[in-house]
Amino acid sequence: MSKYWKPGSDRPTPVLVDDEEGGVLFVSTSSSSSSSSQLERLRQRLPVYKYRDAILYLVENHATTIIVGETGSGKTTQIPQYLKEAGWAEGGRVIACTQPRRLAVQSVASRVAEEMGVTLGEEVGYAIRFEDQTKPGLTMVKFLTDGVLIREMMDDPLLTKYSVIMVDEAHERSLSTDILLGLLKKIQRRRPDLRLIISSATIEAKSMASFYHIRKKNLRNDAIDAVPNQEPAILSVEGKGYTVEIHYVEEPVSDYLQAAVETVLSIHDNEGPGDVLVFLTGQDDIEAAVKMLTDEYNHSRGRSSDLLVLPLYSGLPRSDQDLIFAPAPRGKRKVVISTNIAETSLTLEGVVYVVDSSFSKQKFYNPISDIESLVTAPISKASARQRAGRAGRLRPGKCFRLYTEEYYLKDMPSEGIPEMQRSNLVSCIIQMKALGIDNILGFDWLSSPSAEAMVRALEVLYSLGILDEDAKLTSPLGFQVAELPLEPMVSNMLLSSCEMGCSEEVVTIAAMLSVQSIWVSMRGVQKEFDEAKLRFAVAEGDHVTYLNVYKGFLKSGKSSQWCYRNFINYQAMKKVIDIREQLVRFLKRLGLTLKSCEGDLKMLRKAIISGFFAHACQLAEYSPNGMYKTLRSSQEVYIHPSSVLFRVNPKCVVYHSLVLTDKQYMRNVIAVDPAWLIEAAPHFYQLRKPNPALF
Ligand SMILES: Nc1ncnc2c1ncn2[C@@H]1O[C@H](COP(=O)(O)OP(=O)(O)OP(=O)(O)O)[C@@H](O)[C@H]1O
Repeated sequence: MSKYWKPGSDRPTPVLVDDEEGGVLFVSTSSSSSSSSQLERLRQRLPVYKYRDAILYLVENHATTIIVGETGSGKTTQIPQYLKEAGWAEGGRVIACTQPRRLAVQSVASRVAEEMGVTLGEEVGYAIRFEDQTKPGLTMVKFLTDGVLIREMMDDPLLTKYSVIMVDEAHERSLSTDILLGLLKKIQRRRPDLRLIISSATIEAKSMASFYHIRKKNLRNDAIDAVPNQEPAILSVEGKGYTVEIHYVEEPVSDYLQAAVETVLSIHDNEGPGDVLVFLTGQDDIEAAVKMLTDEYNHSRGRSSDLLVLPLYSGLPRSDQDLIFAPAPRGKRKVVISTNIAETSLTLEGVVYVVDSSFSKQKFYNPISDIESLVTAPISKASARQRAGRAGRLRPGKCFRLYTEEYYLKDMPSEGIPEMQRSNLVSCIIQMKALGIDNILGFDWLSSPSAEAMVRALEVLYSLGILDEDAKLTSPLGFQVAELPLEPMVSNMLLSSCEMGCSEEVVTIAAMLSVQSIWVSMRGVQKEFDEAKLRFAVAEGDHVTYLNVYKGFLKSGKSSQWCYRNFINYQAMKKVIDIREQLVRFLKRLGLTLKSCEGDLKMLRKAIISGFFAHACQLAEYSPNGMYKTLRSSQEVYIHPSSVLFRVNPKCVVYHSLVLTDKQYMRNVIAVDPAWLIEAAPHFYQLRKPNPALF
């Protein structure tokens, strides 16, 4: 270990949270065995506990309180409980705590329910897209993604049921966090009783405070009386959980995947007990690392497998994600290999070691080509600190950074670029328009999005018929699209299908497109997997193939065995059924009824085109390698190997999304007739210049 690794010069201060005897407090890692008095003692040992009264005082007296405290100091799990204990959830009011990621929402809610000794979904609940575990009238503390809170504003623009809203992990600056931060500032002007808490381990508190400073003259007259102090309060929670020793590589590594695997094995050989959490970038990397650790290394070292290696990424079925929370079997060391979904808010009880590759997959949008890609890019110091903070939560830990200390100190940017400035803004604009915000460029953004991305999004929305010539939501289509919890193009496809008489089928397709993948590709059985897929595959493409899978699943009586035999992800299919039911309810609420096209696949594909005409591509001439060009901007794209049309290469296709690995790949592809494109969107294919009235 010592040859490769160098301890960082910024080693953290010694342990600050000690037990009464002055030694480090080691706790049982099985929460199920934690008694309530034990949990209470643990709560009181967290650094944030000393600030309980100060936090409650500041929240009482200031409209906005910004709380900065080290990872693991207790912000997320404790502050909502302090607020509840102080009466902020009385009289039917609710305390909200937002998180950028679904996994964090669920796990933090379940921890807080356990600490409060209540059943999850009752006094403490959570809400993520397509899953609401709350009971109106009973839930007092609610964890939710920032996206879900924005959606709630459509029914209740002033979020009247909430007394305090805590925007946690604000440093992440996700698209939804930024929209929410701007909208909450607007709401505060009308609701002096609402309190905001902005929290993170790594935010620039001063600039956040100046953003939230509302001058009295900007408040509505009826809000001026009885206003709390409008100057945001800043509180710095001193102290951290346990020491995390930081180690850097001596020399830059050329292959971070290989280096990560070697580091895990080196930890396993040289370090004491404790699980390992490795941060890589995406599913491909992660699966490769899992394979290297499970097969090759164990084999070459002649070991029986004493490592339990688990992948973690957002597309993984929930039951597989849950495995990471279970303790490792006796005698085994658990190694979780994750994307950045485990970067913030999570506590994995056994984790003592973190390996940080320095990379993550990040969205980058090019408004000129209108292509949004997931690119492997270096992380920021804020992310690196969050990653290190996943160790040291229940005992001291170590973080092995696969980059040099010099790189960390001199070259790593302090913060990442806000997602707002590197995303396609279509969904963002629809949401803002639905909330009555017309002047989006003039909106009070924490960091403004680029004018080009805004113009491009307005143009797409206009072509989809969601915005009119005055850039207002059209009625009913625009308002209906905003109402549905789907990507706008999927919503458009679904709503058009209602008119075209094939909504029964398209609602299934929309549900299928809302889960990551319904296939389970297992290593070593590629041939069997391909054969299974062929049983459902049709020449029209993936969407129609999904319909066959769905029908087969229903016919089997929703059997898990059937899924297993057909390489289909049972959990994903259950999710599809659930999402489909919810979408049907949404359609009914909009007064729309389901109708089947009884096998008219031409009509079905036309309905898909009505949402996705902007994603049309043509097979390039003389292209032996299956290269397509997008009709819109002549970008080079290829059919993804997971598509049933891979190597079939129809002349003209429409895709659902693009993914960038070694090439730009289209996922979920359907073959179409080019004439249908002009028929569905003559305005789009003839549009040369954006409509000046839009801007
Ligand atoms: N599921 C859990 N099991 C066991 N202990 C937990 C769990 N969740 C939290 N804890 C304990 O509570 C501490 C505080 O966690 P909490 O998430 O509130 O901190 P935080 O300050 O919000 O950290 P972060 O900024 O990393 O989200 C953890 O360090 C850990 O000791």
